Amino acid sequence: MARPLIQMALDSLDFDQTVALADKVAPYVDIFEIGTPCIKYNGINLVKELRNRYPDKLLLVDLKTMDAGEYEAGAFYAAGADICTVLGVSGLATIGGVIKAAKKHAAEVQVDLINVPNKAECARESAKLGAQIMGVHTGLDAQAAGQTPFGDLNEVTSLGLNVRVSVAGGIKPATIDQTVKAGANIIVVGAAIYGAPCPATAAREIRELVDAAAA
Ligand SMILES: O=C([C@H](O)CO)[C@H](O)[C@H](O)COP(=O)(O)O
Repeated sequence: MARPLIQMALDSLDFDQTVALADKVAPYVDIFEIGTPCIKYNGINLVKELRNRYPDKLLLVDLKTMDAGEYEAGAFYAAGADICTVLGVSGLATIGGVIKAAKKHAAEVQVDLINVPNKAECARESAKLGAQIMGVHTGLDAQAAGQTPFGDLNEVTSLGLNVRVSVAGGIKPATIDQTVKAGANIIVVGAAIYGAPCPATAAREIRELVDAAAA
């Protein structure tokens, strides 16, 4: 089984704490995600800082774009994002705009399926347009209401689309094995790392569990 990538969700609002956390977990993760609250608060300078600091890491900016796809995402790709996210609920015109912006920078697009009623249809249509990654996502508020992403993950991976599938929503050590076995290509981890007493140790444990599950 191909080894899934690990994406660290940087969800603090504090610029310096975000960079310090990235430094701690860098050896164990493949993608730095600048989370939505974090990018809204800190803006494009944080993209530039992480790009300069980590030229070889993948950098995802979780814009969750809802409108003006090409215009909004274009600036973040220009600043060094490898992947920007666009909401599936935004519709195909906006998704297509982000894809256009990504193409100009040889970058990629993730469609976030959060709150999309028909995830299979959205994933199929977005893939046809050229989106490379489908994001199965149970957001923080839905997690607080007891939801998990695993049912949606199985649905989306079973579509057999020519895309990578990312999964986010409270993934922790105890759920890594089922996540890998369900076919996730990108595993997003936020609170289970940044909320741990030692984030570097937690990230290393996640790395080991992902590698073991994929072996
Ligand atoms: O995308 C996220 C959330 O909607 C805030 O932007 C989180 O980064 C994502 O859910 C991963 O974090 P955890 O659920 O804490 O693992």
